[in-house]
Amino acid sequence: MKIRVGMGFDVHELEEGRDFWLGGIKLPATKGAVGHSDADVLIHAICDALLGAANLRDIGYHFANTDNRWKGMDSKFFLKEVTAMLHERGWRVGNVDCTVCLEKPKVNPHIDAMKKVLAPLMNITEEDVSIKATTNEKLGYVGREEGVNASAVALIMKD
Ligand SMILES: Nc1ccn([C@@H]2O[C@H](COP(=O)(O)O)[C@@H](O)[C@H]2O)c(=O)n1
Ligand SMILES: C[C@@]1(CO)OP(=O)(O)OP(=O)(O)OC[C@H]1O
Repeated sequence: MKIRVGMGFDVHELEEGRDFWLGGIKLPATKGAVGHSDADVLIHAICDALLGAANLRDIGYHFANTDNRWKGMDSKFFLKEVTAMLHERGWRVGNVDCTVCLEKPKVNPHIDAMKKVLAPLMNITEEDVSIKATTNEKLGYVGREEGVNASAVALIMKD
């Protein structure tokens, strides 16, 4: 069996009055992430981890932020497509482990809901999706609540 790992990292700016999509769900928040798509930083980091594991470049390479087709796009679409790209090449997803770095709101109460949405998009069980959160201890752009970042690692395998 062949096993590969990949890592992904993404950052989005936060702005007052925007919807805040994170891990495929809309979080109750006063600020939301800004991007070409729905700016779901967690899904983008997972996509990059999966693409990296398969040595398939990154999310922006496949879904350019200059392409009108992806404007305002629900990022769940990207994760489903990335999983399909892997399947086409014989890969299946093993597990993903992610960290969101964000001052507020608290992510913990929403993690089970995120896992429920994300797992089927990757054709894995919720047990194989780990999501964690941390503040940036009020330091830097995350600390000033100007932005949010997420990192992810993914394991993929094929027989
Ligand atoms: N947006 C966040 C940030 C953190 N958490 C949870 O709180 C714990 C403490 O955060 P520290 O940054 O002070 O270590 C953290 O371990 C998470 O469990 C959260 O839910 N949402
Ligand atoms: C997802 C894409 C495409 O809509 O745009 P954004 O939502 O801006 O996200 P980012 O993580 O900056 O880059 C990938 C993009 O190509």
